[in-house]
Amino acid sequence: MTLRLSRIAPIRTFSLRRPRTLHLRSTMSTPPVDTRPIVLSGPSGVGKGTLYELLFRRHPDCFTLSVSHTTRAPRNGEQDGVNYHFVTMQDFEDLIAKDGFVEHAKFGGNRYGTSKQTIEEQERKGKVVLLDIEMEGVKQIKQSGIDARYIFISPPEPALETLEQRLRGRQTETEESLQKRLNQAKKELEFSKVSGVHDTIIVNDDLEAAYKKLEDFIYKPAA
Ligand SMILES: Nc1ncnc2c1ncn2[C@@H]1O[C@H](COP(=O)(O)OP(=O)(O)OP(=O)(O)O)[C@@H](O)[C@H]1O
Repeated sequence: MTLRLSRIAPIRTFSLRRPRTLHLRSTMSTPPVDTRPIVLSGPSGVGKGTLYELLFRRHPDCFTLSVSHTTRAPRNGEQDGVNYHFVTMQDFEDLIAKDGFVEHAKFGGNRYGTSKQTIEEQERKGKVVLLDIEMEGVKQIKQSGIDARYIFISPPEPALETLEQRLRGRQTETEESLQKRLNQAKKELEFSKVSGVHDTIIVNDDLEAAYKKLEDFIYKPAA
């Protein structure tokens, strides 16, 4: 998604996530009452992926992660339609011209974006779409007029030290990509202070406590 650092650093792909050894509660696979797309943002290393993977496992078939479009070539093991929708530059630009993206950006000569069609298709399948996205994407989605719910995941203090520790612990980054992520994290944390952007801010300190807050927010009755 827009300038998402995981797009920038070739080191890490979704498949590189460590297997999580978390205790799983058994819960009913009940969809939330409020089915608007969920925009999840927060600095790299804060635990967004950890939290939504838990959500997806505890509520199977209710949610789906939005698949971005990209003009970059697939990496080993990446599948079209699963990791990304791999398209040509021409196709991507045609889609921009048709106002087909809720957000898009260029990085390192490649384009990335989330198409309106992807969101609509998943919604038609009865799934609540979750977008894991960085702040420029959040701004664009807000402007796109899409009715979504915005959740920011924040680290406990000391924020940058916590992120650094988690990113180092994840063992997915080079020193260079780690520093890029920490620099971007400062901007993300500043952006989280802008009032009226996010519907809720959840501090991911104790994982289970943060998960509970996320689940409670997503499953609260529609206003
Ligand atoms: N509450 C927590 N306490 C301690 N460690 C955590 C917690 N939540 C997640 N982690 C760990 O922090 C690391 C980063 O988590 P994760 O990969 O989910 O972050 P992310 O926000 O999705 O990062 P990115 O934006 O770079 O994809 C992982 O190693 C994860 O296991």
